[in-house]
Amino acid sequence: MAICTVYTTQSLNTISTPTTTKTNLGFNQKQVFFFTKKSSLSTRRNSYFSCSAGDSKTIVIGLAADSGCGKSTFMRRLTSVFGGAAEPPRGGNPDSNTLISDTTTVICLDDYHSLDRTGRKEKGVTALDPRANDFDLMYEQVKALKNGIAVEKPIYNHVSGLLDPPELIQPPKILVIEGLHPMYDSRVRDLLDFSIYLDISNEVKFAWKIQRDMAERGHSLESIKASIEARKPDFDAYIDPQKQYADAVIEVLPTTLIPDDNEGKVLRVRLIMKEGVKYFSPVYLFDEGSTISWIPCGRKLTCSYPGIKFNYGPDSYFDNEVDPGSQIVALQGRVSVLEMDGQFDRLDELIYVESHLSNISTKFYGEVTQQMLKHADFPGSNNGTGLFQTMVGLKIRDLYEQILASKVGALEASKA
Ligand SMILES: Nc1ncnc2c1ncn2[C@@H]1O[C@H](COP(=O)(O)OP(=O)(O)OP(=O)(O)O)[C@@H](O)[C@H]1O
Ligand SMILES: O=C(CO)[C@H](O)[C@H](O)COP(=O)(O)O
Repeated sequence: MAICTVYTTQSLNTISTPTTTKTNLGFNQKQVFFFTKKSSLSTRRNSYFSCSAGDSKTIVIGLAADSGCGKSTFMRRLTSVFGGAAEPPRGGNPDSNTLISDTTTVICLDDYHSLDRTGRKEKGVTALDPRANDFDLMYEQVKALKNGIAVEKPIYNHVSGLLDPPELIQPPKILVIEGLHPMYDSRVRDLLDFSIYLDISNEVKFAWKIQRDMAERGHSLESIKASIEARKPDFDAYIDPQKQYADAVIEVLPTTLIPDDNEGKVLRVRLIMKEGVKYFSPVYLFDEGSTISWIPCGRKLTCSYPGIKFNYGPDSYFDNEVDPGSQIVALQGRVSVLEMDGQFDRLDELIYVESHLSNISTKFYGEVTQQMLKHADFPGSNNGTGLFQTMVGLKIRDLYEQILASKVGALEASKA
């Protein structure tokens, strides 16, 4: 039976503090319904429950990035590492943002927008503004799923700009919460087993947006520029600071191999990996902890202009916040950085690079190369974005397997 907390709505917009806590309501199903103000249920019953089952094995991954920065592409690479294709919930809302595979469920945090498109316009706030998002509900539902309890999650419909009736989400083995704010609210952040931030520099973001929104969606150059400018203050205030909490950051910058490059096609990509994260040991090149610069072009790797350059070494990241007197937080600002500048001519030759990397959490020789070849048509497959996304996917699989093994071990120890 689940232990449930009953919340009562005081109006359609506010939710009270719990009126009944830790009440055993006699549920025999691990299921919880959150009645949102748009839900038909909420008009009948102004209450919702939060229940905990306590024996869950769901691990929670947070993926933060601005819109159009490659989250969907990363998710497709991650799901593929677990061996299945991700699909929207069967028979559900055709505009659902959720993707489900055998192992993973990816929920999009846009579904926690508390203001719809018209509401945001009326109040003069962007979707990046915390006031346009319901963090209480996000926290309750992510916590419930982590505890093995299904939830009725709202849906933000990107086609209509409205909040649609909720969809039922069952607790998966791996829950990925992707969107603008997975690490913004400290309660949600504390639920994450691993977190990633896709840090796309303004120049590159602009080039990608032009490519997608102009070529594929028919937007004008002026409207794309205006939309980027309008979002920038809130992006700087609420989205970008989350990278300080990420366990891994994939930073995408213009190349330094071409002087004054303004085409934005060749990229310099940095994989910043936090040290001291449980179940995560950073990837390294040649020799762990050394500082290395490597140009692999030559006999075993075909490179055309401007070539390829790797850098690897220890660094610091957001270390200003480290309390120098504390042993525990001393690792906080320490990171390992693996950098790739340039692009591959022949993806099958990636095996040469892969064989010089260690701690990559592959299950067989050449698995990174195999994954990259499998998705050669995904954006970024010829450069560090695709390579590092694939490697982070493998690290997440490894993290999941380690957490699972530790839970099974603990369970067996408690039975003995
Ligand atoms: N690694 C990459 N290299 C080049 N272009 C890329 C890369 N990743 C993404 N893009 C470009 O950005 C666009 C958006 O990518 P994607 O859909 O993965 O981002 P998203 O963050 O999920 O976007 P949204 O939040 O708007 O749905 C792609 O269509 C592509 O044009
Ligand atoms: O930043 C975003 C995250 O994807 C969107 O702009 C936000 O969700 C609002 O969506 P829409 O523009 O479809 O109303």
